[in-house]
Amino acid sequence: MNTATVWLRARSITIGSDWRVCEARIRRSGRRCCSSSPFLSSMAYEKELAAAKKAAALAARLCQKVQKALLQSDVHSKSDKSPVTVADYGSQALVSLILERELPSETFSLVAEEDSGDLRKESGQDTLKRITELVNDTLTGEGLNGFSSLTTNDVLKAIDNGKSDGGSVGRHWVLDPIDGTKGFVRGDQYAIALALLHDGKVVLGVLACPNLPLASIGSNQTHSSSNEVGCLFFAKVGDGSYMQALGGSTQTRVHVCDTDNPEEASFFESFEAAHSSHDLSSSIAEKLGVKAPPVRIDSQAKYGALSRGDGAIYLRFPHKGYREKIWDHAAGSIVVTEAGGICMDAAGNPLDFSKGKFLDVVSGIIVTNQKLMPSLLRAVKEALNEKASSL
Ligand SMILES: Nc1ncnc2c1ncn2[C@@H]1O[C@H](COP(=O)(O)O)[C@@H](O)[C@H]1OP(=O)(O)O
Ligand SMILES: [Mg+2]
Ligand SMILES: [Mg+2]
Ligand SMILES: [Mg+2]
Repeated sequence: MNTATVWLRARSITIGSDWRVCEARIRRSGRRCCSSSPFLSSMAYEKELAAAKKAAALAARLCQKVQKALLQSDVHSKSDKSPVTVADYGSQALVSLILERELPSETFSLVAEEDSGDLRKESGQDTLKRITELVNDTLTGEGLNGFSSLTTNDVLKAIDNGKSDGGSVGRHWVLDPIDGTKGFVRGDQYAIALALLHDGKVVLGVLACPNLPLASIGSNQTHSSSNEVGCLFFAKVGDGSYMQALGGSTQTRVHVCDTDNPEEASFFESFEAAHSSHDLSSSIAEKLGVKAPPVRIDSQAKYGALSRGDGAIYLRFPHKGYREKIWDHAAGSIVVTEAGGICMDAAGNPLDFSKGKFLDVVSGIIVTNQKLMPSLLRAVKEALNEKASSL
């Protein structure tokens, strides 16, 4: 399946024609906002950003290779029954290796989703060999011969570099090697999401979205004149958000849609109803006055699309008992906030990435622009109260 077909399959519902309106308003206002802490200079984190872009783009290559030729034997189930593929492991190994090589002076701390537990078992040996081959092929394919052929042990070690617990002190890299594994397996959207925390705050983020079109989704308005897919979003605190083609192109600065009119706003939500309550978001959208149908896509590609104004709202309401992880939101949140948006939990609290692996949020996560947030919060409160009283 080629990438264009992949995208067509992913577009269950499209964005309305409001994009042009948003774009025109953004151009007129020229406004942007940022959520940076004053102690962080925009000159900081240059080399870290370069390393993160390189690592995420290389991991995307590996994932694209696997998605094209995905074999059922490449997909496994973790203990929580969620899927994991050779590409999730391979991507994590690659990012870990590249960051260590590019930033040798760092005391390296990486909080990442996968671990090597299942690969160390007898039953994991064939999978481990396949991952090792993939990692070696991707490195040599990109001319990165500085790594002599890696052994299975090197790969296990690289994956397990991601065992840090994060926290509120110092620097911690945060990685989701494939965010949206279900979308990846289906042939749809997914992202490689990499962020850096400094003293509990996200200071940079990179989102590689190999199947996301460069052109705005669901509209004729383009960020690019081609039909190309594959976007790399990146942001550094205080420095704005940017997008470029994964294949390499000049970067363009992106801004969220800044409409204050819910009737012009469309909203993103999970493709998987098991990940986020579609009923609740539909009730919120109705209370807010949103007319457009939901745009359902997998992964943090939603944050990327939102950061460039493809839609104005992202609603995420996981079902009872699910705990959000920092790697599912760290990169996406800085890409959106540096593009002028705001991310909060459903009670209006900012997201706190300083508490370790988990992101403890009240009820859900909502993302939009500054103008719509107050009315969105009111609609969320009303919908949650209604839901509670109907139980
Ligand atoms: N039961 C669940 N509820 C909510 N999110 C989940 C659940 N299971 C996995 N996820 C995670 O939700 C994110 C994708 O959400 P969506 O595509 O719906 O926005 C992924 O991080 C996925 O993990 P993973 O990184 O393993 O794919
Ligand atoms: Mg997973
Ligand atoms: Mg994830
Ligand atoms: Mg993942």
